[in-house]
Formats: sequence, C-alpha cells, structure tokens
Amino acid sequence: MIKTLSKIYQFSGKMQGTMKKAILFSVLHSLFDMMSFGALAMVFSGLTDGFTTSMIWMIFGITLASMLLKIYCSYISDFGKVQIGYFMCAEKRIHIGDRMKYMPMGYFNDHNLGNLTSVVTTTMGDIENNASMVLTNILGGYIHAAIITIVMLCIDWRIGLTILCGILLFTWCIGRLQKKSETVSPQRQQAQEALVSNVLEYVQGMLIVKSFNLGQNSNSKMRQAILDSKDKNLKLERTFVPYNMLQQIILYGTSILVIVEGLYFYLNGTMALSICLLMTVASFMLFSQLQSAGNTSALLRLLDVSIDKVNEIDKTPVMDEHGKPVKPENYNIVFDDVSFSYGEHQVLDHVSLTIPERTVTAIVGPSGAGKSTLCNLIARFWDVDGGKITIGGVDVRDYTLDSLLTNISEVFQKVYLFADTIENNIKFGNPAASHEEVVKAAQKACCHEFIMSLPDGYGTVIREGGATLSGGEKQRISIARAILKDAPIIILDEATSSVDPENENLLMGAIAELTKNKTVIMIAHRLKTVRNADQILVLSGGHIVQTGKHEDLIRQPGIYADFIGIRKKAIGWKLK
Ligand SMILES: Nc1ncnc2c1ncn2[C@@H]1O[C@H](COP(=O)(O)OP(=O)(O)OP(=O)(O)O)[C@@H](O)[C@H]1O
Repeated sequence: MIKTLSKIYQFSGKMQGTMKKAILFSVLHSLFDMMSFGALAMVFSGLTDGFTTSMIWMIFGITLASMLLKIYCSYISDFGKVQIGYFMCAEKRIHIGDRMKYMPMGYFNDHNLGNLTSVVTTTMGDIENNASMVLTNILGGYIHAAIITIVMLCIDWRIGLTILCGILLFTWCIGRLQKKSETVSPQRQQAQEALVSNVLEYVQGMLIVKSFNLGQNSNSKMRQAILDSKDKNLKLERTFVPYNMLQQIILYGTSILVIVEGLYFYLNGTMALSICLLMTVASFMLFSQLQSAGNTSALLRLLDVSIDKVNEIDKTPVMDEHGKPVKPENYNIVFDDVSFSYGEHQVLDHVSLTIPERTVTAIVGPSGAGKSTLCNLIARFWDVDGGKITIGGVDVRDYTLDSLLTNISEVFQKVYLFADTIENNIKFGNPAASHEEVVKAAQKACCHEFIMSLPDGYGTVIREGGATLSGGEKQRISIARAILKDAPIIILDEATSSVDPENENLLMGAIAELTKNKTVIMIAHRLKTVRNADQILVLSGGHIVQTGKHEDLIRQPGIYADFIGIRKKAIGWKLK
C-alpha cells in the first residue's frame, strides 16, 4: 500500500506541492473534527455535573468554529484533489505526446494503436479521476484514525486499545484485498486495451466491412472484446465486494464493541457516566474517514497497474538522447555498409551507396525489396543494425532528431492529413509561415485553385486522414507542405494509384517545383522520372544490384531492363 501511495505521489510530478497541501488540509479537517468531539465531551460533562454559562458559550463556539474550519479545509482539500488529477494527467499526456516523436518506429510496431490509445485515454482517465482522491483519502483516513487512537488512549486506555485493534484488523483486510486484486487488475487493464484496439480496428476497417458485406461476422472480435471487458470488470468487482464488506464489519464491530465496553466499564464503576455517554454517541463517528479510505483502497492496485503502464511509455528510450544539433556542411548522403532487419527479417544486407547533393536518385526494385525502408533509414525512423548512414559526413545518429529532420522532407504515397484547416495542414511544414507563404506554396504545388473552390478556402476544415479529399488533392497538399518546409533533402515516394491523367500533369508540376535544386531520393514508379534521374539504384534481395544512368542500365541484362520492359508494356496497355 505504501509503495503504491508513494508511486501516486511521484507520478503527480509538478503537482506534488498541491498534493501536499490537499493532504495537509485533510489532516487539519481531522483535527477540527476532533474539536467537535471535545464539544460533545463538554456537553456530556455538563449533563452529568451541570452547565455554566461560559461552558455553554464555549460549546457553541467550539462547535461553530469546528464546523466552519472543516468546511474550509474540505473545500481546499477537495479542490486540490480535482486540480491534481486533471493537471498531472494533462501534463503527462503532453509529455508522452512530445516523447513519441522521438521514439523509434519499432516501438509503434511492437505496441499497437489500440494499446497506446487505451493508455492515453482510459488508463490515464482512471488515474485522473482516482489517484489524488485515493492518496488523500487513505492518508487522511489513517491520520484521522491515528489521532482518534491517541485521544482515546488518553481518555481511557482500554477503549483506545480496542480501537487500535480494530484499525490493525482493518489494515490487514486492505492488505488482503491488495493481494487478491494483484492478478485481476492487470487482466482488467488488458481487457480494456483489447476493447479499445478492437473498436478502433472496426471503425478504421468500416470501408472493407461495407464493401465485402461482412455484416455480423465483422464485429465478432469487437463483440468478444466487449464481453471480455465486462467479465473482467465484474471479476474485479466480485473480488472487491467481500473485502469491502469485511472492512465494514470490522469497523462497525469495533464501534459496537466500544459501546459495550463503555457500558460495562460504567456499570462496574471504572468509567464516569459522561465518558460512557461520550463513547456511545461518538462510537459511530470514529471511523467515518477510515471507512471512505477503505472504499477507495480497492482502487489502489488498479492505479498501481495504470501508473506502471503510463511510466512504461514514458520511460521508453528516445532516439536522440546523445545527439547534438548539427548543421551539415553539405547534403551528400552516404550508406556505408548498412544492414537492417525488422526483427528476424533482414531487408538490407551490407548496402553501400552515395547520393551526391543536388542530384536526383531514383530507387527501383521489386515490391518488398526495401525501397521505403532504405528511405526511412535516412530520416532515422529506424536505426541501422550495422554500418552507418551519414549526411554531410555526420552519422545521422549523432544529430538530434530535430536538427536531422529540419534537413529532410518526406512525401509519402499514403498521405495523412490532420482534422484541421487546409492552411494548418500546409503549415505543418513550417508553423511560423504567414498566410501569403502558405498560398505561394499551394500555388507551386498546383493546389491553390481547388482550395479556393472549397466553401471556406484555406479555412476549410478537412476530416481526419483527409477523408473529404481525393487522393490527388491530398497528394498536392502534402507537396505544398513539403515546399513550405523547404528542406534541402527531399524523399519522395512517387504516387501511382491516386493519379488520373488530369491530376498527373498537376502532380508532376508540383513535384518539379518541390525538387528544384534539392537532393532528391525518389522511389520511382514512372518511366519518365526514372529516365531523367541522375542516378538509378536497383534494389533487390537486400542488395544494390545495379547502379547507373538509364542509358547505361537499359543496355545491361538484369532487373532494370526487365523493369523497364514491364513499364513500357504497362504504358502501351494503358494507352490502347
Ligand atoms: N514496419 C515494418 N515491420 C516489419 N516489417 C516491415 C515493416 N515495413 C516493411 N516491412 C517488410 O520489409 C520489407 C521491405 O518493405 P518496404 O516497404 O521497404 O519495401 P518496398 O520495396 O518499399 O515495397 P513496395 O514497393 O511494395 O512499397 C517487406 O518484406 C515488408 O514486409
């Protein structure tokens, strides 16, 4: 229990000060609660020995002061608890979001989208709503109980001892509950993750579900995940309920024992009537705070697991921990004996190549040969397993990711646009750009006309992923984004699927603008692009099998000549 409470405290980060304040005011609340207990003692003493005027005023004053001070302390403590929850989780979410940018892509391979989404939403939601409340309730409850025990020991050691035994028994019961929930809490967490994963997958795959008319069968996985989550939640509750009942029995039992003992001690003449009355009335007030601590203690293990999950993401090593901000002297890109695998699957095997600055290099090769992988290694989406990649003579691992990525613009075949205005989507390339600069970039990328034809022009909000735009429109917006970034190195995965003849000319114009005077690495699909490249690299079986210009390679038997043959046939077929 103490370990989890200290974990919650550590997790609250910058809110630790507010946490301390909330705990302090919760303790003060307990002390002021004791004041009303004192007033009650005076009432009973007055009832047995007679009241004086000053005594009545004092009782009134103490009761009023205790009530007002308790209200004030509750206000500060409760407000603090709510603040802590929201602030600490907002801070953590932003921190994790920032950190994700610097994590290797392998991390996202190993942790699926549902897993990450669930941690940042539901798991953090659990922490947000419960962590500070649990910490302050449990600490407050125990401090309250400690004060009561001391006061009771001072009034009558026998009653004090009974209360102490009750508290110890109650603590044992919380310990048992923690042990029991040790296995159930992680299971509930996993079920929650699976549920989010399946819902996300179902929504993302809706197009396929509809087009293949998969109907009922399509959501069987999601249905199973929902049932599983229900079962695990019920299992957790079933674990908690008997222990919660046992906690109540212990506390109520101790209270009843205090009354019985009080009466017994009064009847055998070892306790004054006023004390006996005080014990009888106060017995059910004694454990009010400990009871609420008991109710929240069930959440301790759940919070423990949740915090571990969040910390696991937070502690994932980022890529550029040892990098320095580098401004390269030139933009020559060199692969020096580079090998790379996805797990066991080797994609590049001792590859060496040079891409001189301000030239166009086309990469061709069969599907799955590793063309995209080779490009992504330059931008350090992944780290090489062997050898090194340098830009301007500096190993990409020696750059900070920020200083490396300012030099590179990647235009992917599969464009992702954010649910935001078109202007902001283009500005992603350079957040400081003015509206005029955005328009200029859009004009160069041949998308100004179509943007202006939209109802709100550049202010038009596009849906997540760019769902409201055509493939070609998305492509050109992503090129405008890259033009605005104006990076010296352009990595371009040439679009094939989303281009109709009308769009093709616009797209080619946009690409020509983007690549002017840049170091260009292009995964080329068009014969025209390949033919005009300064250098062609043919990638196959993890090796660069051919290098040269179109005129040289076309004369050699090999993959390139075959590739061009197929392309020509494809174009011939298309033109028929
Ligand atoms: N994130 C990943 N995790 C594991 N394996 C991957 C990953 N990305 C690609 N691969 C595998 O690595 C190999 C190379 O993939 P890559 O996408 O680089 O090939 P490509 O030449 O660009 O293919 P295409 O022309 O079809 O786009 C493929 O066998 C692919 O299945």
